Amino acid sequence: MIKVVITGAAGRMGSRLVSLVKDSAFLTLAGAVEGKGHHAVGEDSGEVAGCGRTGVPIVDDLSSLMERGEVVVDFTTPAATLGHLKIVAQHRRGIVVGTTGFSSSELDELRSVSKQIPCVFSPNMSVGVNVIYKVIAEMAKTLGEDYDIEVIEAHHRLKKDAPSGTALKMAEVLARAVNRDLGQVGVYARKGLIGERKRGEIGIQTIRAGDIVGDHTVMFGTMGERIELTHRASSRDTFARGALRAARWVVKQPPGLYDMLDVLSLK
Ligand SMILES: NC(=O)C1=CN([C@@H]2O[C@H](COP(=O)(O)OP(=O)(O)OC[C@H]3O[C@@H](n4cnc5c(N)ncnc54)[C@H](OP(=O)(O)O)[C@@H]3O)[C@@H](O)[C@H]2O)C=CC1
Ligand SMILES: O=C(O)C1=N[C@H](C(=O)O)C[C@H](O)C1
Repeated sequence: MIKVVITGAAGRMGSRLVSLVKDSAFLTLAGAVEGKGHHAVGEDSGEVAGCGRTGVPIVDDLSSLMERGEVVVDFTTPAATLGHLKIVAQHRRGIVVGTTGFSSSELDELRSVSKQIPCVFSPNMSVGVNVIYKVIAEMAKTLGEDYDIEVIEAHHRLKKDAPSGTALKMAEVLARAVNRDLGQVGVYARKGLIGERKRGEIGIQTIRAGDIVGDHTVMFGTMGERIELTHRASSRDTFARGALRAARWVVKQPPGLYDMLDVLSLK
């Protein structure tokens, strides 16, 4: 049994991870962590997750769990993730990071620390989205310059970062496929008398409403037709299962920064 520590254990993703690890035949829960002062610290992680007792209390100090944990699964915030990554690196363990919303300097830091240990970092752990990355790159190349590209994402009202990490990754994949620099061609908002759409733009649009788990559409539009490829997550378990698949995979890897395409052998 692989010993897993879950950070952000009382969160939306953390709760599902606790619950799925509790039922796993391959993984066992070695620890559960929340931030200092969080109301769930001291409580049983399974009770907090709503899946019944695990016997594993939520603590506020990841370091104290590092002797017993083999791999950390982290869905928290960019600042918390960077702190956790450094602790995991000091103890030479593996980590799976699902957190999104990093600034470019935070991403540089994540890349540099994560090279020291086996790390899977992916803004979307679902199989479906990772297959879409491959398909959209091929579609963009095949359709060519006359097809306008837009990425549209929709998420629940509690999501803090925008656009979603997945939409940004999709836009990067698309830009790379057609040899464009996303920094130059990405358009994140439109309002007012902005003129005609510029050739080569890649639009990234954000919707926030209610309890949407996570929808992503890539649209290729030209005169007379358009193609829309949509992924809709109907349960967070699709992300949690992917993250736990990554946890089982990453403990067998040498140090390095990996993503879900590596885990799924899609590269
Ligand atoms: N890669 C993927 O497949 C997916 C990625 N995500 C991403 O995962 C992240 C979390 O999402 P979600 O679960 O919905 O968010 P939540 O806010 O529900 O959960 C995050 C949890 O982390 C806790 N936290 C904050 N700081 C620390 C800390 N220092 N130590 C330990 N825990 C801490 C939060 O506590 P508090 O409540 O006090 O803030 C909260 O309980 C987001 O960035 C989201 O975009 C989400 C789904 C899928
Ligand atoms: O915050 C979320 O909920 C999600 N975030 C991820 C992202 O930003 O891409 C992935 C998923 O769609 C859910």
